[in-house]
Amino acid sequence: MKLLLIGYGKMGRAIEAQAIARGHQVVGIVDPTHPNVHITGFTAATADVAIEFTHPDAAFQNVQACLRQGIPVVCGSTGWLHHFPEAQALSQQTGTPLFYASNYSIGVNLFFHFNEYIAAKMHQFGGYDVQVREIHHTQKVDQPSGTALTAAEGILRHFPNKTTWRNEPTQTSEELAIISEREGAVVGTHIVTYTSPADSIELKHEAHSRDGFVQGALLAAEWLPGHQGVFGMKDLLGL
Ligand SMILES: NC(=O)C1=CN([C@@H]2O[C@H](COP(=O)(O)OP(=O)(O)OC[C@H]3O[C@@H](n4cnc5c(N)ncnc54)[C@H](OP(=O)(O)O)[C@@H]3O)[C@@H](O)[C@H]2O)C=CC1
Ligand SMILES: O=C(O)C1=N[C@H](C(=O)O)C[C@H](O)C1
Repeated sequence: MKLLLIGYGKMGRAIEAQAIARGHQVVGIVDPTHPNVHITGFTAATADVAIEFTHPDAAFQNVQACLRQGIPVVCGSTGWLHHFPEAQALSQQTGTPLFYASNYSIGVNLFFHFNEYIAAKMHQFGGYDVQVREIHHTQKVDQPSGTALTAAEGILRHFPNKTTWRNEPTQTSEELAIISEREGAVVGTHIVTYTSPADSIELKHEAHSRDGFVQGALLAAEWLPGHQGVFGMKDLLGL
């Protein structure tokens, strides 16, 4: 496939290496390190799919540009989802597909699945409080992580004792605490903990490297062209 890479940082570079190893061709790199390359220089004829991993402030504009150029786009940037309804509408209007996941690793998507199951069971039996904790490297600019937000939304859907989330040291009992920690080069750790006076139960995912994110993003990029609409990992993995 002809891949357009948007963002050439930790993720973009790792995706390039695995994409080439899988026989794909990188037809362009859009990033401040390549100042003469622009999304508007590409079309569906020159790029089969774009993969976007940039920055919370840049992602929506890049997604819009791809959709307007008719280039299917797989986006992994976090921290821009307040614009997601506009991106969905533009995908529909242009007939160009969009794929989004706050976390592309298959392990995390299983974690999301079990997280919702556990939340429903814990609500059914009662007696537990719940919190979400995420730990990432010190270069991460957004807080809480996109993955922690997806996990929190999954809990809120099935555990009605909590009505909203809060990313601050103190919460009311109706607020789901999301604790964010930034530490060294931690790739990404997410922990959901249920606590009662008698015991604790933890669901934990710890990324050992970025390989899982890269593998999932490439699977999405190989799958997306030819589909029409807005998709996520549940569609890809059948979860
Ligand atoms: N969904 C998932 O599975 C995952 C999501 N992420 C998310 O992906 C994003 C990127 O992560 P990561 O690669 O670690 O970050 P990096 O900071 O390592 O890389 C981001 C790159 O994008 C560049 N960039 C900034 N603005 C633009 C723009 N407008 N157009 C093109 N390129 C731009 C940056 O350039 P410069 O440094 O000069 O600003 C940098 O080279 C983050 O939002 C992160 O949370 C990360 C891992 C997995
Ligand atoms: O910025 C990162 O590094 C990561 N970001 C994503 C997130 O915000 O959840 C996914 C992963 O945890 C790594």
